Amino acid sequence: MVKLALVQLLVSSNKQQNLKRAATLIKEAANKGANIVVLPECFNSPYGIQYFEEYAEELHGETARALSAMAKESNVYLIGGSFPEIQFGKYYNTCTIWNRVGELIGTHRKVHLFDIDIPGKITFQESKVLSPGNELTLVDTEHGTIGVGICYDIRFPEMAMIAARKGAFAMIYPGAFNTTTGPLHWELLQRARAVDNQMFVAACSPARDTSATYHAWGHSTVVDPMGKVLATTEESEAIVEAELDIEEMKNARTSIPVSFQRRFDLYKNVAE
Ligand SMILES: O=C(O)CCC(=O)C(=O)O
Repeated sequence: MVKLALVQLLVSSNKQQNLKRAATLIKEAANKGANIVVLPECFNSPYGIQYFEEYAEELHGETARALSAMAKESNVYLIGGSFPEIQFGKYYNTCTIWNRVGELIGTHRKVHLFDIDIPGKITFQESKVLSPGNELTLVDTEHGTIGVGICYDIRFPEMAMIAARKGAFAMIYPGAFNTTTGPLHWELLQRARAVDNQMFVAACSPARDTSATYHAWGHSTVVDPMGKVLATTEESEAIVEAELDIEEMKNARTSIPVSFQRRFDLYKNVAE
């Protein structure tokens, strides 16, 4: 059994305040027995392309040092949401992953940038400021291997499939869907990735702040390998907790053996 906690943080424009609040809620989750704690996408800055440059830090800057200390102090694996990272003049949306003694065990730079245009509803062009990451991310923990993606990455099923086929028991996405696509797709995509790959899937959002320029959907959620929602919440600040039973994943994979029944001989030309 692994206990997972998603910290649906109410993110403000004050970085220090966000770091302090994150530390408090991570400790609260750890005190309730969490082994792995997740923060949301852009957990220490407002979300929006107008904020990335102002809030950006180098990988080993103030935010990374704070996350390392939080993981160590609370003795948890920490999937540290994301923050805008700058390296050699380029900006990335980056998740850092920490072990129980505060060592960096992985980084994921958002691979699929959130560029969409739904007329009259939402236009977002991350690629105006950000560069995409070029690697898929798997981290090894004492609880097993975990795949990590960020938000829009969840729409690309190949990432979760590759993680599952490389042995990951869970795919975890710090995210920040919005009030247009959130109600339609947030839970659906998590349940789809879970049932496709018979793995646990979790997505952690910021809480909704209606005074901010971007209104996050909230509803941080954990889904089991059969596609069942194990835990979720509404839009306010909350900690969402779930026990992940690895036996359930094994049972799902034994009783519906799709991973062995795939016909890769027929799918060879999918990228053409
Ligand atoms: O895919 C979506 O609808 C939302 C994605 C998003 O908000 C993000 O990538 O930050």
